[in-house]
Amino acid sequence: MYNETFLRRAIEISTQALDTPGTEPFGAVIVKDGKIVGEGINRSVMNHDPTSHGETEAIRDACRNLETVDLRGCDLYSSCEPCALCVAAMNIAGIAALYFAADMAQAGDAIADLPEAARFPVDVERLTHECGLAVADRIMPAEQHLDAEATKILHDWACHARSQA
Ligand SMILES: Nc1nc2[nH]cnc2c(=O)[nH]1
Repeated sequence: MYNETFLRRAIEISTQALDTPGTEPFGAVIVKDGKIVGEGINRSVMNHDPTSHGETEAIRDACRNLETVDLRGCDLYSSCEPCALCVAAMNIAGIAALYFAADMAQAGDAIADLPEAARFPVDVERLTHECGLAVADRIMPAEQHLDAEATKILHDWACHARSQA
């Protein structure tokens, strides 16, 4: 259930970018049972990590704090609508619901004309397009090789995992 306090906290985190070099103004919090269990801000440039978005950082923080990879039952509050990378991470982690402030169009209007020196650009439209397609239909060229070798390892590992379960 939506709680404005948590969205305000996500927005407050985003303001840290105003005086923290290497961060961008995207803040997020993860909430479980009415308590914040993880927080994040975009640290892509600071961390030399293009996947360090506010939401992915909050997910990493919550998973570390709860010592789990399972965030089912947790909600994510973000100062900005998440991109496809973060939506994927949220779905993998099992996030139950999303609450956000600025939408993609509002964020795009605010930052679209910034030069590369000012921020690492994310092509949100291409990301959304690519992530929804089968590998053969994407813009990014992709080739498959050595599938039998790799698949054998998957089978061997699954066989071992089944015997331990
Ligand atoms: N929601 C969101 N949008 C972004 N666009 C670029 N970086 C980010 C981020 O960290 N969060």
